[in-house]
Amino acid sequence: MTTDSRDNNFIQTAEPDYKEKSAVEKLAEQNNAKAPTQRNKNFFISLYHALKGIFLVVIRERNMRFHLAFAFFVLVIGLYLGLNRSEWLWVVIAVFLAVYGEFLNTVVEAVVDLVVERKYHPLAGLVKDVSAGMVIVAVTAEMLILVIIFQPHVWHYFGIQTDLSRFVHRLKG
Ligand SMILES: Nc1ncnc2c1ncn2[C@@H]1O[C@H](COP(=O)(O)OP(=O)(O)OP(=O)(O)O)[C@@H](O)[C@H]1O
Repeated sequence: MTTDSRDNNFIQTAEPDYKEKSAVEKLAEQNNAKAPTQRNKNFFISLYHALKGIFLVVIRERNMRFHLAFAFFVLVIGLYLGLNRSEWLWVVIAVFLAVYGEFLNTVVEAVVDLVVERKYHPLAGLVKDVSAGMVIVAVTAEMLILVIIFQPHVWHYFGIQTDLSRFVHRLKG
């Protein structure tokens, strides 16, 4: 049986006798760390890594600490003004929207840095800018929701009646 030499070439290219290192392995090597080569063995190890992820974002990202401080402030004011159940629901959605946006932004920044290895690339800049824009959109939505929810309470607290507060009360039915 004759063998086509092109087939042999193809086989050699398709099955190289060395294994290319993944980006994670290269980074681990640079940092003298152990690369994760296995999946999490059970639910509690997965949970541990997920909680570590939350902890790292809070430690690394100043903006995340700002979001959390703001969320605490909103919680205190909400308790003081006595929001009702459905108002709390909106507040929770609003606050988590911004926090979630910051998580995504952190992931995008880390992945971009990993891919370009912190070198300049116009696309890296574009991706980071768009990602930062996403956080601004999320924070804008948070602010709009909070203003709509808190405005009548704050106005009532200061004894102010405006068209806007009547309009919001009408919206609430
Ligand atoms: N590798 C890169 N190539 C080109 N431009 C970059 C690169 N990395 C960052 N930039 C530019 O610098 C800006 C700041 O990037 P950086 O990674 O410092 O984000 P950051 O200041 O931590 O953002 P944030 O405040 O949202 O956490 C980006 O929005 C982008 O315009």
